[in-house]
Amino acid sequence: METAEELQIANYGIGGHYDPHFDFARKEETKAFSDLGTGNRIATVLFYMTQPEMGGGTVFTELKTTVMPSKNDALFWYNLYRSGEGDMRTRHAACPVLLGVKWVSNKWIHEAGQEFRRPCGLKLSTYERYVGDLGGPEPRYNLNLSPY
Ligand SMILES: O=C(O)CCC(=O)C(=O)O
Ligand SMILES: [Fe+2]
Repeated sequence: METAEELQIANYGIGGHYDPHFDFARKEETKAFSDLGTGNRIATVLFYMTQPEMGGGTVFTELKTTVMPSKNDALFWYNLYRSGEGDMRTRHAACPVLLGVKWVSNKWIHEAGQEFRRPCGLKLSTYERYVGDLGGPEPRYNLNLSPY
């Protein structure tokens, strides 16, 4: 995966959290990854290296979905639509750890090099649903709205 960033490792102690954010660079942040020259972050892989005893979920604020860390599991999602437009449904945060410790690592995959694996699409109907194409409602035409 030549265009992925270096693995990022994070450790959260009690109360450790990460405020809601997007992993992709928004239009106003065009310079964010320009030095890399590999485009925006098309996808995120989040590896859960430990399982805290309480708390520490990854919450998708727009989807109203929380994934609880489970050791040795990984969570994958696309940050961008096939058009390259940022998918606002991917807004997420790390909830505070209440008991135990949480270790995660992330691999951020960039657009360059994925052209044949995930070709761009110009029509909304060719947009994938959230996290690949696993079922669930079609995205709404207003890309900023959660389909749920
Ligand atoms: O720790 C988590 O659950 C999420 C981490 C995250 O969103 C990030 O590192 O970008
Ligand atoms: Fe993130």
